[in-house]
Amino acid sequence: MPFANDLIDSNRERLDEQGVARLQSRFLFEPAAVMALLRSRIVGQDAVLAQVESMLKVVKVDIGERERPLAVNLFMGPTGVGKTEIVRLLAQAIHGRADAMCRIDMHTLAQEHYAAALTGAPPGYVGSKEGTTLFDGEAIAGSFGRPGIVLFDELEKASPEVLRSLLGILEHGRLTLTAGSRTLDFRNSLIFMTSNVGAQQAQRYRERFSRGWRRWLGLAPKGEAALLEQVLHQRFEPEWLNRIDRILVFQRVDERWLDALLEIELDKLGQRLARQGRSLHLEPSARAWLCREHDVRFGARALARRIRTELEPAIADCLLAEPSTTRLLCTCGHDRLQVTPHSW
Ligand SMILES: Nc1ncnc2c1ncn2[C@@H]1O[C@H](COP(=O)(O)OP(=O)(O)OP(=O)(O)O)[C@@H](O)[C@H]1O
Repeated sequence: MPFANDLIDSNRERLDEQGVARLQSRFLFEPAAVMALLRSRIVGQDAVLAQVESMLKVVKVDIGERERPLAVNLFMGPTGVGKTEIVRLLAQAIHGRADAMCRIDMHTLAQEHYAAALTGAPPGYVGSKEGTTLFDGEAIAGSFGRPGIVLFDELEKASPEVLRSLLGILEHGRLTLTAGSRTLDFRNSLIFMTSNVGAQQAQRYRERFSRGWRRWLGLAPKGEAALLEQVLHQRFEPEWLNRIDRILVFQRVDERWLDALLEIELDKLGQRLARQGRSLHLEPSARAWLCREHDVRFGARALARRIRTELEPAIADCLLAEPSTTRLLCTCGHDRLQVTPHSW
């Protein structure tokens, strides 16, 4: 699989070759090219990706309201299902760097007085003159041709006062720091928030439906959306929820997606090895071993962790013993992975 930027360029070129007319827009990104990258790297979240695609199309045609952010999205779902990864991939596709965003970890803002970390210290307090804030003005503003990207991670961990201090951003696309010294402009930003609220309740609810007579009768868990909505309203104030354009619910990454997930994770490792002029081949037994006993509670992280803690050390053993190896073969024997030089 090519590197992300190559993939975006080649998708753009393909659209040109096919004579697909390109809309003249101030935004340089092509929604189709961005989505091709996302779809090649994210599994099991088709409904979410379809919503992200509509968002990108609306931004590209540039018909949204001028006095608010370009889009405000809340990503909901359990751990390790791709909420943050989608935002990183968007940053990669739009700015060429996965970390080209302003990311605020809301769990660091759990107490009400922490609002000052975002809005700046009030007049007379230390730091008020400098307009110090956790926000990264440049990443928020983006540029004329590229939207800025803002990520509020683990939204539910922030205190209600902190959330209230941010309402102006969602409403008018601006935040004036408390001392009045600076105004941050979010009108060219794509805003994403992630939250785990309701994930456990939704999972318990789904499990009840996957057992016994409900399953045999083929009854779908129709009440799940209502359940999530209820949990959301318990946790967040209506003023906050009302200003969100899209609330997107992520699915668990279960066994059905393991093969595709393994391909993606191995591809990332393969690219790191390729930078050293090396390649890796895995026998089916090694693949099966990496995917065994997948723990759905940890989402895709469980597989990535197993590659880090089991496969990478086996590769390291091989390379330390035989540094000139360029082709590596991974097999499985005696319930462990073994990597040896490959002689094909
Ligand atoms: N749906 C997915 N498809 C492909 N890879 C995924 C998917 N979900 C997660 N991953 C992989 O797992 C890693 C962790 O995922 P991510 O950071 O998106 O978790 P998250 O949903 O934001 O959960 P958390 O709330 O724990 O941060 C990613 O870096 C990515 O490699």
